[in-house]
Amino acid sequence: MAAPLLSSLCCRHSLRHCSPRRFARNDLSFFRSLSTSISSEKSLVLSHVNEDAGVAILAMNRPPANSLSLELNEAICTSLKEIDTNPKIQSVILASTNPTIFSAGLDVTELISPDDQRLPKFWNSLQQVYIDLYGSRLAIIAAIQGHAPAAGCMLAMACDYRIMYGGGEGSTVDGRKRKSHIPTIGLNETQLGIAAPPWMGQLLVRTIGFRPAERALALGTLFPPMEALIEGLVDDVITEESFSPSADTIHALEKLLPDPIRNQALSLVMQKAFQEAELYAKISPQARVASKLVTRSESLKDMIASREADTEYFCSFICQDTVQKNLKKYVEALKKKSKSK
Ligand SMILES: CC/C=C\C/C=C\CCC/C=C/CC(=O)SCCNC(=O)CCNC(=O)[C@H](O)C(C)(C)COP(=O)(O)OP(=O)(O)OC[C@H]1O[C@@H](n2cnc3c(N)ncnc32)[C@H](O)[C@@H]1OP(=O)(O)O
Repeated sequence: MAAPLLSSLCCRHSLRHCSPRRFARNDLSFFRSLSTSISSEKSLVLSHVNEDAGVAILAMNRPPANSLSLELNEAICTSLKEIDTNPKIQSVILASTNPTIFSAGLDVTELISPDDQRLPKFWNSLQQVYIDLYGSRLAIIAAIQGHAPAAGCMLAMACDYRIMYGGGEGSTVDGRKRKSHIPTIGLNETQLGIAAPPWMGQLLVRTIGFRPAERALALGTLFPPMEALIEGLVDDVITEESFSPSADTIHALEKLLPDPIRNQALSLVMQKAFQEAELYAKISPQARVASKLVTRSESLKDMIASREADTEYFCSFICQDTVQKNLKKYVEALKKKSKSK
């Protein structure tokens, strides 16, 4: 599994094919022409490519929270691989069909009283998601409309650029009022009574720097958007105060776009993500990928080298009685909170 990674950064995806395509800013026909659809594994992921634009979208679609199960992890990798083998595609927007949750991180139910055979497979699938995203030749833009705790934050950090919804009263993405929603992002594992795995913690260190990461890891800090921006955990924060699509636009898009991402084509976060995808796609792919290699190859090599040990450690760690106890309590609290809404 590990070998293709660095080769994917270096040569596997034949940079000779890479020809960045021009694409008009805000050209929502991008979404209309997403007809080349690669939906996999019972559509746990909705993936569409637009070869003319050189841009693809990969939207996680596992209600209620896009928590990362073995199957979702595999679906992300499968879709990314499909997109990756298309030489006309340079950028991918990683998004969620859920407007308030990007990804809730690991499916914690995978961790409770786990099956011996499934647990290592599950962990391997998460490692693979990280490797495939972080080591991709593609420029991956995270469109973070909603919460991104723990491994949800990892997904975002493994991308090339992160755009987060800034929250606010009465967002009207789909023309209807909705409750104020302020997403948060961070590695909150200590709040579950567990620690982030070393490669995930190191990813935070590389993203926001040593001291802020040390503190955030210890406290399990979940950052609201502006704080995440200040820390450098996200690159851009978008509010929708000035965003009010016309009824005509909404109508046109309703005709054009498949559920469940239709509304998201109108969101400013998605539009910004598209602009960023376009920006990356204009850079010489060889130069862009070479620069990615400079910053990412060493840590990827280290992670791959310690992959088996990481899996062994994870499995034995998760099976400890105290860890199981903490996790059970955590899930009970989560369910209770959800029921009390
Ligand atoms: C040195 C040590 C070395 C190594 C250690 C080794 C290994 C340890 C590694 C462990 C790594 C962990 C990484 C992780 O990702 S752990 C998962 C962390 N995730 C969370 O803590 C998020 C939990 N969820 C929430 O906080 C909220 O749900 C969220 C803010 C995302 C959204 O809130 P909202 O109010 O909008 O929704 P809810 O009503 O809370 O949830 C809706 C339903 O979704 C279910 N749900 C939510 N999160 C999860 C999840 N992570 N897994 C499974 N299910 C989840 C929730 O229960 C609700 O479902 P119902 O109860 O309505 O059916």
